[in-house]
Amino acid sequence: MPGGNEPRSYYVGMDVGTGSVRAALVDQRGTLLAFADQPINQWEPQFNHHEQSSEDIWAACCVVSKKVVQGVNLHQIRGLGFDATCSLVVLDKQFRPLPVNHEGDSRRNIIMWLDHRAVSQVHRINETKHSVLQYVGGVMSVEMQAPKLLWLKENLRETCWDKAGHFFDLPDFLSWKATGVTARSLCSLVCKWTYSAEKGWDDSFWKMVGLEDLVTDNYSKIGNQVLPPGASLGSGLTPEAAKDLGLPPGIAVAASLIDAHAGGLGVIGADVKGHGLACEGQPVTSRLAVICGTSSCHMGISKNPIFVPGVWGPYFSAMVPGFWLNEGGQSITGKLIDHMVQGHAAFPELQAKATARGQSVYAYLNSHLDLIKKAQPVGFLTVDLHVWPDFHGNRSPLADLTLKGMVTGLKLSQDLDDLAILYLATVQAIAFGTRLIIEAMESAGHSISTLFLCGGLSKNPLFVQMHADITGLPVVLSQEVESVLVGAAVLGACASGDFASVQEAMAKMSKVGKVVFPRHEDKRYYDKKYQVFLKLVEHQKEYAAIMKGD
Ligand SMILES: Nc1ncnc2c1ncn2[C@@H]1O[C@H](COP(=O)(O)OP(=O)(O)O)[C@@H](O)[C@H]1O
Ligand SMILES: O=C(CO)[C@H](O)[C@H](O)COP(=O)(O)O
Repeated sequence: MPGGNEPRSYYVGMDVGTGSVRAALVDQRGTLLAFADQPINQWEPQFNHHEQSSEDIWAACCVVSKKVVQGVNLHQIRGLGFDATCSLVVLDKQFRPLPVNHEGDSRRNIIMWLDHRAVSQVHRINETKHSVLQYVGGVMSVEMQAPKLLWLKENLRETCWDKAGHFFDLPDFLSWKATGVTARSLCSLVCKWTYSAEKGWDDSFWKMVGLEDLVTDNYSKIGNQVLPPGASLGSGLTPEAAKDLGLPPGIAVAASLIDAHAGGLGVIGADVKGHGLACEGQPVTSRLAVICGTSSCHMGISKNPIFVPGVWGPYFSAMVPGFWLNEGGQSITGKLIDHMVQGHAAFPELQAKATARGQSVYAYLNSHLDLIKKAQPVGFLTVDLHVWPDFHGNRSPLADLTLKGMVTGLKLSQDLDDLAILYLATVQAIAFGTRLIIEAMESAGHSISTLFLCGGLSKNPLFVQMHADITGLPVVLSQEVESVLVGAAVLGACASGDFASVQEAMAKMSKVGKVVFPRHEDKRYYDKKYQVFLKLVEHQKEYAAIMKGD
């Protein structure tokens, strides 16, 4: 609960991640005064189908919102901002949930961002070579909305497609639910729906891919009113939503952001003076925000559009107004680490030992690695164990959803040492993936000197140090660990009118906490491991070609 005598303005930030909903009460300096989280349901009815429920997510938003404002003078709450994963929410003409599954379960009305059911649809979309594809790195991802819409039309015509009245990106669903305003955020439409900030919708694209029905009703189902993130929506929070969320009716509600973009706003504008960072004397375009949760997203901005093959964008004003955004990404990172650790034979032993020590399994593994490394740097434990991390395809920069994971260097052991080293090799592989994305961005014209990390994985010191060592760049961590929520609160603060612009709010509300520098003495070792890393994918492609041949 806030204290002190100074009158303060508060904003509520709400972050809907893949695994949970988080809320925070944040003041105008970006300080978090209260935090709450609540897990959300996910269904995987078949391989590569991932679904959620918009009612379940809204209910979780209500729980966390009520928690963070407990005991607070509600008159001091001035704005509310949402961010969420870019999942597809489907509602009928009366705004009721529609099933996105063959079972007809209308509770499950969200196709999640990581759902890969629309493989055939995205192939056909990419075969059109339509000019909008230039603005998604040259290749549309199966994780974007157009292939998912086409899948619904081709597979659930009667139960879903013909009845649908509204297709929302999850961040826009939440702002609609709070205000009754169906306007979409420029962020979601530009990044996931092929909308152009300058030219609007391109009718020829939708007609060419077989979704002409969306054009004929003037795009009302997917959005024909578009607002910049942070703009105030309608008359603010409706009385009904205010009751649900435990917030005052009428407070400003902002046009929202995708979660990675909120993380970007929460970290990228911080004042870095006095930390010995190269980016202190450089423009903000030298900073790369890396938001690491279930997936990792690499957000780089530029004054002019930069076309990076295999990296999404360039998107104008989709994150920081007036700047172009390129978004590199790894579809699974936190989820991959969890998968490798939880699937290992020694996981029950790890869990028991971590619980006995009152630690998370990751804190336990990190200290176990410190024990077994002896005199050498911890990263050197993987000299003969290498991982290629694309267990769910490659989002960037290879943009190849057929790629699979690889591990080389396995032994006939399944003990805790073995698990810890496999975990380390997985963390390193994710950092090598980031290095590959940065190299692609730099060869296209970006110049990046500093990483700003946030998201759940940034709480893992090993993950952070490996990103510094393997990219050779310093990593800035924010003062507030929950920086994505600071980004959501920046939106609420802008909508309230307390700040004149997103830039002003993010500069005042994001703050540097800690800087982790790379261990340059280990560079030669990581350069060699990177060479092996690149060989892994080359070999994987060779194997595929051999198996395809006669
Ligand atoms: N304290 C921690 N130490 C290590 N890993 C963590 C910690 N907290 C969260 N994680 C990892 O971060 C990932 C989830 O991050 P989060 O930002 O909550 O995801 P999302 O936004 O996708 O729901 C998980 O894979 C989890 O294992
Ligand atoms: O595509 C994305 C952003 O454009 C994200 O990967 C997606 O929204 C999921 O985020 P998270 O890993 O934080 O749950």
